[in-house]
Amino acid sequence: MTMECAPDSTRIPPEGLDEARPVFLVGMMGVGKTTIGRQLAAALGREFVDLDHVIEARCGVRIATIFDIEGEEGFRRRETAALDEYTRRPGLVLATGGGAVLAEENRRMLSERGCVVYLRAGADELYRRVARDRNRPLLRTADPRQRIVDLLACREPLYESVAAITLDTGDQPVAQVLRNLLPQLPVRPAVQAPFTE
Ligand SMILES: Nc1ncnc2c1ncn2[C@@H]1O[C@H](COP(=O)(O)OP(=O)(O)OP(=O)(O)O)[C@@H](O)[C@H]1O
Ligand SMILES: O=C(O)C1=C[C@@H](O)[C@@H](O)[C@H](O)C1
Ligand SMILES: [Mg+2]
Repeated sequence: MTMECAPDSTRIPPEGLDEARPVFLVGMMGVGKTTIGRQLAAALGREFVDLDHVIEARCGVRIATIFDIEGEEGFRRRETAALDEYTRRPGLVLATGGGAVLAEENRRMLSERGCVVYLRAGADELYRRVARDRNRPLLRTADPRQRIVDLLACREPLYESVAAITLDTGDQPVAQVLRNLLPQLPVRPAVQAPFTE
């Protein structure tokens, strides 16, 4: 008699299964938190929320406009309030903003309330992905590529300090990132999703 084995991407970790534990995605702008978060939520049969989109919907304007009117400080206040609310919700896949790990209180919320996944990529690849997008106020400088290098150097230890799982997305298509991620998560996949490349 032959035994049917599930493919690696659907293998369920033996311990720590938790249907309700939220999954939080952290990492630099352009690393793929929104893209991967959406597909991860579909694979887990969960609701997906993007914190940047929550803040934009509440304010009725794009993030760049919030920075223009209230400065980065005003945006960070809104970000902490939204993070406090959404990290308490069970069963979410939550994509956070690239700077959500800057405040110590935010880092505490993330690491205490859910499973934090750090998505990582090098500065050149991040720059390639975000170069044409105008809604990233921190990149409105003379040398946005250098800005990414500087932000990454300063933030990398912060992302690492909250992460339970770290994954490279720089040289991997989205579908492969998801195949690598699913077996590491201490949550139960609801379905096996046909990931899009
Ligand atoms: N693994 C990947 N390989 C190639 N391109 C990718 C990958 N993941 C995401 N992308 C592309 O990179 C761009 C940025 O991705 P996305 O918006 O998901 O990043 P983000 O982490 O949510 O950024 P932000 O923090 O600014 O919201 C998109 O055009 C997306 O299609
Ligand atoms: O890296 C950052 O600090 C930011 C990333 C985006 O997700 C937004 O949250 C905002 O543009 C700030
Ligand atoms: Mg995003």
